[in-house]
Amino acid sequence: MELHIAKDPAQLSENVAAWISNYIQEVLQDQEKFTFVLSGGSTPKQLYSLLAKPPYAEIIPWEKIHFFWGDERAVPFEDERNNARMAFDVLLDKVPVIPENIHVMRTDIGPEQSAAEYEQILRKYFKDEELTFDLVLLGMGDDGHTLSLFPGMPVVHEEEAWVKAFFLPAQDMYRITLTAPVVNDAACVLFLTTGANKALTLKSVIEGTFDADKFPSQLIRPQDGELHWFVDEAAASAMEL
Ligand SMILES: O=C(O)[C@H](O)[C@@H](O)[C@H](O)[C@H](O)COP(=O)(O)O
Repeated sequence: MELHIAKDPAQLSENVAAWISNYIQEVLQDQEKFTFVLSGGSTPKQLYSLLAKPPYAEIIPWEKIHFFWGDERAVPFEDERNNARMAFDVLLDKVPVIPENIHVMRTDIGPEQSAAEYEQILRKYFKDEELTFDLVLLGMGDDGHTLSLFPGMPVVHEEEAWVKAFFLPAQDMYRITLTAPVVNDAACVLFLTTGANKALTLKSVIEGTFDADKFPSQLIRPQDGELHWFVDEAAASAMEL
């Protein structure tokens, strides 16, 4: 695991944009397409808007990138809580991506059906490959969740399915999420976390005892891939560095 600490959220977004842009270009020297899993939540918004502007808008070969999502809130695309909607507004509508390469988790059908359909898309896409995604971007909630793997929910222990839908009582909402095993088969996973409100949880996730029910983010440990935590000083403030 590699920890990268930036002064503040703005600096962090700058660092991550540069890092991602280099990584994409490096990977595309050896392969024709790149698979990028976007995360929801509010933290990546600044990063997405940087990627949509020069120099990144021009140097990233957008037409070679396939976009996926780590999780989705089962609300209509028009709803501002929809994770895909945010990514379209800030990034995907602004750069020359190929529409067929954007794979949203559908919310115009039932959540279970959407999860099953997404799993099919992924299994077909990765059928002969050892690793799955080239890059998975993740966030961490104050409670230690990542993706829609919330503390105490059975989905945390899912080992077979790559995609699951379930009802989240705390938010009175269905969620659709990738599961830990498919993310742990990725070539590179990058967490983006900011703010003092996440400092204690971050310390527990990184330095604490393993307890996936309490801190589902601890489940993310790529088997053969890289794991990077990009955090700001406030989020890192409780760790013993
Ligand atoms: O749909 C979601 O809620 C997410 O994808 C979720 O896992 C998110 O990444 C974290 O909750 C962090 O969210 P913030 O960046 O808003 O703190």
